[in-house]
Amino acid sequence: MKIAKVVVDVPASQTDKIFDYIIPEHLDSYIEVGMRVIVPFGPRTIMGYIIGMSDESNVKKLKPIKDLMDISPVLTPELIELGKWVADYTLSFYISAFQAMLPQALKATYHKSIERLADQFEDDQLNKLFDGRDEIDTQELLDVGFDMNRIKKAEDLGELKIVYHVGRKETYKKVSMIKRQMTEVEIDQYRAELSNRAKKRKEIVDYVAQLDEPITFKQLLNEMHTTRQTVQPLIQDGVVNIFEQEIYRNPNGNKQFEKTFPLPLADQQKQALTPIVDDLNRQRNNVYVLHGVTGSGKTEVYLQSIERAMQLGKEAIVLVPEISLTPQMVNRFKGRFGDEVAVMHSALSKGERFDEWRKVQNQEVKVVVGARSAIFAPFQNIGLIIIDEEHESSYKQEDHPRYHVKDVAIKRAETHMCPVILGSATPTLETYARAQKNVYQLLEMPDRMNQASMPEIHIADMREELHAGNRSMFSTMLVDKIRERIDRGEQVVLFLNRRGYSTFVMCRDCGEVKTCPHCAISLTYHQKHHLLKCHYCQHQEKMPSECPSCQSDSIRYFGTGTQKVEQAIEAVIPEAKVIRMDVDTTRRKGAHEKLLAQFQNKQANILLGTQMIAKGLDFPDVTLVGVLAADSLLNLPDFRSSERTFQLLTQVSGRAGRHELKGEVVIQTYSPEHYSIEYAKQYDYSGFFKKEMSLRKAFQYPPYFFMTLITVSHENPIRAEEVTRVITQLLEKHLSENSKLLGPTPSPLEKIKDRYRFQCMIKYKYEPEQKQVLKRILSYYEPMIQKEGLQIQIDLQPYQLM
Ligand SMILES: Nc1ncnc2c1ncn2[C@@H]1O[C@H](COP(=O)(O)OP(=O)(O)OP(=O)(O)O)[C@@H](O)[C@H]1O
Ligand SMILES: [Zn+2]
Ligand SMILES: [Zn+2]
Repeated sequence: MKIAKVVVDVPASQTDKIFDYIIPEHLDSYIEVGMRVIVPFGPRTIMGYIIGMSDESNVKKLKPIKDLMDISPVLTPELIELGKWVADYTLSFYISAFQAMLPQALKATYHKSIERLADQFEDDQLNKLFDGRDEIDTQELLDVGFDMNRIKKAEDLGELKIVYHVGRKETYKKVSMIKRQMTEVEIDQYRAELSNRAKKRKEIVDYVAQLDEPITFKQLLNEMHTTRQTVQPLIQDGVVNIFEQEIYRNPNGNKQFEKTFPLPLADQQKQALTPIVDDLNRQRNNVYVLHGVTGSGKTEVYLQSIERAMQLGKEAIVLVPEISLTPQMVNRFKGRFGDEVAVMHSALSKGERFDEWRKVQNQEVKVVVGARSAIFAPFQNIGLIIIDEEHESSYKQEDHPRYHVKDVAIKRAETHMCPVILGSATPTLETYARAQKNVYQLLEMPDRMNQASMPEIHIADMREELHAGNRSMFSTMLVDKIRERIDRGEQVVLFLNRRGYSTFVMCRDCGEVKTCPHCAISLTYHQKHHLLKCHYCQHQEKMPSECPSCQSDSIRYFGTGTQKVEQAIEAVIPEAKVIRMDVDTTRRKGAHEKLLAQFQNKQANILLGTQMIAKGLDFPDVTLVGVLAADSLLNLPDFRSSERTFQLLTQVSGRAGRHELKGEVVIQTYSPEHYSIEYAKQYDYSGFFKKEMSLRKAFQYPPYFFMTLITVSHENPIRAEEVTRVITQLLEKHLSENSKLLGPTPSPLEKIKDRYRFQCMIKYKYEPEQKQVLKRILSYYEPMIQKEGLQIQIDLQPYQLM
């Protein structure tokens, strides 16, 4: 008897194991490890992944697999092992790990229906509902509000049964193709028999007579300037044959990518490339930290390393943060490697993403450029993994499974014996510290390309501006410099940090800030409908005309959204033409690209935007970058806020003066003396690194200590706190004395969607038992998680401490 080992699609502690199923004979010759299957599970029918096979089982009463969902495996043997490893290292379920590795389109859908077993129901309403039919969808019952207990009763009487269905979401795009069917001789004959009046038809016959390859039906209609009806008789008469062919959806439309060729490398680029190529040639597995200032030519090093990997017949994965997966970035890879590149990011539709993934699965591409989840690309012969902007916090998945892409990359690189490149102008402290200890290999590129110097950074002290009577959001210096650029026909990038700096509403008389009644965070003012909205839940309310607490009418919105900045610029500098880039203006597909193209064509002098313009952009005429409020990041309740401020300021400044023209930067702040601003001003990465490391050491933060964050949430705040307290006590008992436990405390975001949140933090150096203890705690609480809506999140490498 052949047995399949299956992980089932039920994310819960009790089902987080491997189940045995019999492989029925009729499936035996098709079935392979890594395929999706449909299996019975209790009374239900669900999807599962085959992760192994065997000839025997310890379980007595096994059920057979019902059906296969794939004709070729969706998981490679390597990915199955990787999935198990991810589940273990993030404390998540197997099923969650596997699903995170595959495109959304491969998730199963479920629905139930009711099948009639008796001719007549005792319950007359059921007779009416079924109306002679043998099967109806349960949705129909729910729609009319039918009492499910009555179904249960009829089921007990044996009158009906509930049937479970597993459906699929993936769809394949097809096009109609036309192929010549007759031989040349037959066609000549056919043509001769056509009446002289059928002029158009003769023309089409002539056209198809010389077709050797199939073409799309659409192409035929276009080239012949004709219609379906005119071609129809030719199909009927068997001159041509029409058939459906599957094609990949093409997210790039008809866009042509201009071919680029390897540039002769600068010395610093050569020095970086040499050891990488050496590793490629010898199949050595090193982790490189490519620390290169903005504009130092890191991308060219990536491109030439990939080229070498491809020459060796290998594949490459390039990870880019979601927000910098700009058309510019995609162009650079498509331009060099053309159709060998698949692109995966969230701006693609589900179908497009599925198709890009299938190009990898079908071994039709050699390179993947993508956001976080592209690390799971099903390549089988990886030669190189690159993580660009490795410091980006979006590389950490903040949902089950909470993996960091760097860990997965390093794991896969060990399996494939290949190098990893972590590139950044501002590596994380964790990464750089490892490079200093020679765990990773450090490659430095301290100079910009094109002999460009780093732009000079000026600090505008906004407190002084206020004292001098300037109440606007722009310092005098920034306004003057913007005017200068406009006069000279140069361009400006203005950056507004979105997080912590949205439009909140405050009373000038009493200081009251309007907050969400469900989430305890400030509401955001939306000008268009004059509404206050919460960014965590669905809550919205009208903008009040007077303060709810002191009735004063000087209630105003504060802080700034990009929209408000845009209006303010236009008020101060009427001749400025502004392109605004934020979530609102880039929602539509292709909008992002269009706006950047407009800026590139100099249809505007100012590009104003949020995080999405902080990286990757390379425009020769940008000579001024303005940071409107450097403080907003500094004041978040997070030990990494200084590091993030330093990184962001460095990145944004890097957008100026990248080519011949010299650049300048103006940073506006209320705390100019803060070290992260001062070091950013000097471009002093190593100074910042030393200072920040000493603070991390003093306060026992990473990279000196590891951290685990446990967040408990419940509708009842007392319950949430109580559970957090018990967990803290359990941990205290089981962890070593050297570890530190902080908590229970309310989370910085105390309430989200009407759930109260408490947390407890572990700081430790060495704690080999930790995972086991946490697993036991989770399974102890499992019944309460299932029944009373308790939630426990464990993050073994937290990046969001809110
Ligand atoms: N060897 C070279 N010769 C000439 N120009 C080069 C060379 N390498 C890179 N460049 C050019 O220098 C500019 C900066 O390079 P690139 O964008 O790769 O830098 P980067 O380090 O990736 O920057 P950032 O971190 O800011 O994204 C680009 O316009 C690029 O085309
Ligand atoms: Zn008030
Ligand atoms: Zn809310």
